[in-house]
Amino acid sequence: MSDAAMAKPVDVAVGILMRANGDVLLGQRPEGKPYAGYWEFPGGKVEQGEDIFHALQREFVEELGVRVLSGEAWCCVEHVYEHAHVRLYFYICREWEGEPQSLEGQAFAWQGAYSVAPLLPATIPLLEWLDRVRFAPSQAANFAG
Ligand SMILES: Nc1nc2c([nH]c(=O)n2[C@@H]2O[C@H](COP(=O)(O)OP(=O)(O)OP(=O)(O)O)[C@@H](O)[C@H]2O)c(=O)[nH]1
Repeated sequence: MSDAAMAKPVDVAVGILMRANGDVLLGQRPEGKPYAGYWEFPGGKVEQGEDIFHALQREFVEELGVRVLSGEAWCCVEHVYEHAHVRLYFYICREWEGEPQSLEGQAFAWQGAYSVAPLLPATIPLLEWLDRVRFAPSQAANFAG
């Protein structure tokens, strides 16, 4: 087993901004990070002692200048990369303030049918699940803060 697989997972908060028509926001990982150039849903690592949804709100302000107002806890996925063992907490967010800006020099795109590639390996299986809920209201718990 690799060192990354043995390591305690790192919690990551990920936000799926979803417009009323079902389009979702994807961003491209900037240069200097592992998997630079790969597309992902925006987010980042949860800091020590930080609430996961608050980490998501912080990352959206830092990366995109967007204030996320609420999110539904949607699913949690673990993945072992060669560089890290991550536990990804995905939230579907339908309420936010501000238009996304490229504050870290990253590209981003609103997507209906996914036309960007490559996507982060851990995120790919989610796209099929996401298509099942994109046009149906979720019953999941809603967090606001
Ligand atoms: N944001 C995000 N991260 C994802 C997704 N899928 C996925 O496997 N990840 C993984 O989750 C981790 C996120 O870490 P990051 O490096 O982007 O976090 P960060 O912005 O806090 O980075 P930093 O270390 O520069 O502060 C990476 O290992 C990344 O590969 C996804 O859809 N969105």
